[in-house]
Amino acid sequence: MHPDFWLQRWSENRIGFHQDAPTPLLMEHWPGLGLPGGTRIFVPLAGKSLDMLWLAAQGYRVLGVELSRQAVEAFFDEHGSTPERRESRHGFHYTAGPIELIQGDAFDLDAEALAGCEGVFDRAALIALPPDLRRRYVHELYARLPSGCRGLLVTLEYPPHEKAGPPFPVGEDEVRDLYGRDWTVELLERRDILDSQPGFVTEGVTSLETVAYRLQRR
Ligand SMILES: C[S@@+](CC[C@H](N)C(=O)[O-])C[C@H]1O[C@@H](n2cnc3c(N)ncnc32)[C@H](O)[C@@H]1O
Repeated sequence: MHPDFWLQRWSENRIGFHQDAPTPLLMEHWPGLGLPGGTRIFVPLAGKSLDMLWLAAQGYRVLGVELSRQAVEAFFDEHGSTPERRESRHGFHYTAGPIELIQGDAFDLDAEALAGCEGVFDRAALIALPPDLRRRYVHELYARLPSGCRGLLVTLEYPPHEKAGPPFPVGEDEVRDLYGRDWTVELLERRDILDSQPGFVTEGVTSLETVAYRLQRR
């Protein structure tokens, strides 16, 4: 999937994936991970997600990565903070308080960039990618997170023939296949959300579930 696809979505404000509140499964299951305050949490394909603000409010440091400059600048503008900006080989780093957002390609982040991330939160990131990129994403990007890293992965499941992605449906078998080599995977909760997603219903989707997994790097 070409970066222009996402940059165009942002420039046309076609960001139906953006939520105006933190992800309910994050608020419910994050405390169970037992990660101490101050831990650095990696948020891949971050958009301008309020999940980053929620994590910061719980006392964590956040490292997000996002392709779109528009998304990154909107995140800080909309929350009244003025970030410092610097450039590195990974992209442009915007930092305000405990939140650092790198405007750049997630696949360009190396192990050094992610070394301090003992936590990871993935919502609408894995499932934003088509199958071949999902494999690269887990086997290259997640592979750069340190041993012991813990996190939450939130996926969607719907009958694949009923709608074209993104978001793509990613079932439990695929999650276990992608992560099982390097991560322990525990399904925490499966929730029916069709009634709260009229856009999916309009597109002809007849069943829609969101699933939360606990991940821990071996
Ligand atoms: C479906 S959105 C989800 C955003 C966010 N996680 C949320 O929950 O609102 C996927 C985001 O990933 C960004 N993106 C896609 N490919 C990327 C890449 N290779 N590196 C960094 N960001 C990327 C897109 O610009 C888009 O904002």
